[in-house]
Amino acid sequence: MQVMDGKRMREADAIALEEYQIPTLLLMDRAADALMKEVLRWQVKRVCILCGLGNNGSDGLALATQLQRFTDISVSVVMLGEGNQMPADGQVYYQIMRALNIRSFIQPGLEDLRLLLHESELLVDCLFGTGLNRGIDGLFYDVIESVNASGKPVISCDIPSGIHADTGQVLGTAVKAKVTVTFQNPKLGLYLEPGSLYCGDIVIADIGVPNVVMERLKSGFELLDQELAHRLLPPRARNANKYTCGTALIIGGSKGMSGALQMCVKACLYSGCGLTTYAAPACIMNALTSSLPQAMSIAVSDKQGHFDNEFCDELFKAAQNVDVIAFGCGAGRSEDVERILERLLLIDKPLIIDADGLWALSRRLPLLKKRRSATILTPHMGEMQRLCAVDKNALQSDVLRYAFDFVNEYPVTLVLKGMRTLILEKGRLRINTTGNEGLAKGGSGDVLCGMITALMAQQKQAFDAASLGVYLHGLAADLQSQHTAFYAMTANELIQGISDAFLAAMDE
Ligand SMILES: NC(=O)C1=CN([C@@H]2O[C@H](COP(=O)(O)OP(=O)(O)OC[C@H]3O[C@@H](n4cnc5c(N)ncnc54)[C@H](O)[C@@H]3O)[C@@H](O)[C@H]2O)[C@H](O)CC1
Ligand SMILES: [K+]
Repeated sequence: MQVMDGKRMREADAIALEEYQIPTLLLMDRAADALMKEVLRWQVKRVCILCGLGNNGSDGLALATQLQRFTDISVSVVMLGEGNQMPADGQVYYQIMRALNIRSFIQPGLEDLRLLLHESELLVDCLFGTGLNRGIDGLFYDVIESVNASGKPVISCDIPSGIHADTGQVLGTAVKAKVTVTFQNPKLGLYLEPGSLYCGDIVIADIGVPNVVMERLKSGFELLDQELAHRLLPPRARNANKYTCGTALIIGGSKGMSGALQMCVKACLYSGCGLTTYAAPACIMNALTSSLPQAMSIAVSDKQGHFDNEFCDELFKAAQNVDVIAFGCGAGRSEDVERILERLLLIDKPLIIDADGLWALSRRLPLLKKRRSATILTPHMGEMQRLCAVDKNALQSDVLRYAFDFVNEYPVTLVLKGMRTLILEKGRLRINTTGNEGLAKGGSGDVLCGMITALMAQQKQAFDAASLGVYLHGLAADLQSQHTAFYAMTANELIQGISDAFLAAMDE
């Protein structure tokens, strides 16, 4: 499923009209159908629809007429301007609405508005959609604040009003919805923070723009859902052996951080890698070997509990002979870690860099340009800040631009971890749909790194391995959360959930 930006959606509308003779009015009718379906789910008797002055508001008027014609729900409409200020299609519904005697309020005072919201059971937000292009103020601001203050459930039409369709930013204020019914294709802003926190559940409704039109408008942005994840599963031949399933070397750990490496290796073992070897400072080997009997190990003489670059020959020899290398989990921050990363970057093998490896990388970024094999980076927002050398606010306000700038400059696959993890390569973006707040714990990232390492060892295509790893990791958390409280979820539960996640993804 393609994810779209506002500009492409407007183009879709225009092409449907000009080349396929599909009037916008028909699309609006379908949009209203989809909204009505969602309204009916709530089994309420009194609905208030708040309409702005563009096509989003017109969708709202269309919904009002449909609810009046097909249901016994009592409908009230709040308009933020006169009917003749609406676009031509909206005026058609406005006239129908008048003829049907639907209760409507044009620019009501705030007290009247609050009373109306108070007596309604469900609100439908049709104030702004993809056309929002500047900060919200004046009456619109007050109306949105009143909607949020009412405490009533809200269904947002296309996108919560106030959220920018391309960046997910709040432009002044925004409606907090329980559900967003988004038309034809989901919009980027629904998945980027903070928009993702405003939209509630996302329902995607086909409103009849021909598929050929959407395909022509290729955004390069894709929703990482069950259908896609299923296609990305690496084939596992009946006569597979441990070598055909790939070999991995995972390098990390340090005194006090053996757990990070252990979680990473375990997740790799549970995710299908044929042969997994780990390399760690010798002082933590005892802690690891008993809990990781299925993996092979290389002990590196350590310097006060950390890697000593002088004694890494065996590690680098092993690195030359595996399909994939992962570096960073629990490795700590030291000059030796930087040196080891430098040497790993020169090896012509796929390399996954996580955690402290990313810290070291942020001091050696130009070396990425010399890479000849795939490189996958798995930063969270803090690590991304360091990689891009920007502050938190700048990154958060335009995360996609920074992420694309990064993959345009460096030949990497970027896994930007967050509520909706983003996977990027030059010109391509996938947005993950799985995962939950149970993942907000130390160790989750190590598990993800191990899963991606295993999948990379098996299918050898970085963008797909990273995508599938992210999807399964979130799905493991979702499945575990059916019987484990978010509070109680740890990397252990997550690893226990990996098998179920694979089974669910294997389901056709
Ligand atoms: N694209 C499609 O296939 C279809 C989309 N539909 C719906 O139409 C909206 C987009 O409608 P549009 O008229 O372009 O814009 P809006 O309704 O979002 O905004 C209206 C209008 O408001 C002005 N404006 C922008 N920002 C502000 C602000 N901060 N304060 C005041 N006014 C503002 C601006 O000039 C806009 O033009 C889409 O989301 C769908 O819901 C159709 O239903 C069918 C097909
Ligand atoms: K809206």
